[in-house]
Amino acid sequence: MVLFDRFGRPVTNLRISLTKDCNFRCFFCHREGQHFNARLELTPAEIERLVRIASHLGIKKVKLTGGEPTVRDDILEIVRRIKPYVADLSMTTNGSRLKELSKPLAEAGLDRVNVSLHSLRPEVYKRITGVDMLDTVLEGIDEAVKYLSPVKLNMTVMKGLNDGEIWDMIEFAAKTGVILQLIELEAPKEMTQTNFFRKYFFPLKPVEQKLEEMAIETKERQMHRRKKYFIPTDHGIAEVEVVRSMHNTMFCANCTRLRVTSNGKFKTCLLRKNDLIDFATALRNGASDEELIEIFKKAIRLREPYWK
Ligand SMILES: Nc1nc2c(ncn2[C@@H]2O[C@H](COP(=O)(O)OP(=O)(O)OP(=O)(O)O)[C@@H](O)[C@H]2O)c(=O)[nH]1
Ligand code: SF4
Ligand code: SF4
Repeated sequence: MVLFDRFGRPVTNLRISLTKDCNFRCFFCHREGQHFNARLELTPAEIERLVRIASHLGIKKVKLTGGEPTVRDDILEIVRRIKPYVADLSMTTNGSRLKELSKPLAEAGLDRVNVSLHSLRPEVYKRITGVDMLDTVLEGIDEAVKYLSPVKLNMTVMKGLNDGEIWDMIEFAAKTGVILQLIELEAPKEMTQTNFFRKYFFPLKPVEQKLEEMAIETKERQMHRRKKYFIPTDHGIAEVEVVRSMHNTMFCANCTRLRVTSNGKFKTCLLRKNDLIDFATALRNGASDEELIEIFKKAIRLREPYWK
């Protein structure tokens, strides 16, 4: 059984934000679109129940996000509890704790990780993230490759900051054996005219055209119809995926994700505001599985492509 929204999009995966907290201060952070101050977080048992119910509704892919998911002390317990219901359990992390956590996370049941790495230059890395932790993160990536492959690196490309490092990062990806995701800066419609967005937005379309010419093979993912390019380098073949969501109707038409905020609400779209459906209150008031499924379905009915 798989549920479809009103636009014929199947909902096959869940992105669960475990916390709003993070030990980094990236200046462009979207915090998974969580625009609230509530501190209350879902407990491991509550997350397990949510994921169990989701699995009955055909959702077998779960991504753990934040803030930074590894700042939660109970991260291993969460992974251990939900893996039995999930075919593909992944996490998006800043990598700061992967050196010590890669092995235990894999043992607990995590299948793979995506690690944010926006620069290979310490001073640029610090300007972007607000922390001096490039070496720690690089060591974490080495550990992740051993235990949590395929590892993906997320590089958000920003004008005047790291747009000159794309090729270095492609070579690094080939050398390290990871997949590189080049991410175009994204923002809700009302923010695209701000000075901030204009200053840093670096369009990836020309980069994508160049990759297309260089690629020895190209694949298209079902998710968002994202293209993946296989690029020859001095260090072997690099796999490069381009995430270009702005004004991209194809991207939204193929969006199969439902989001969950750290305080227990469904969120139908990363870029929308006022699209939250609370389920934590019902969960804590003793709702039955059937009642929770109805809340799930209500959230899915509200889903709409953002760019259309
Ligand atoms: N607009 C939009 N952007 C997304 C969406 N999913 C991912 N992104 C962007 O892509 C970045 C990287 O996403 P990740 O959390 O690493 O996950 P992913 O690459 O989409 O997922 P997998 O390929 O399954 O690992 C995010 O920070 C967003 O900027 C989405 O559904 N909508
Ligand atoms: S590491 Fe991720 S969650 Fe933390 S501040 Fe940076 S972008 Fe935001
Ligand atoms: S509808 Fe579009 S903008 Fe919203 S979450 Fe899906 S892909 Fe992202």
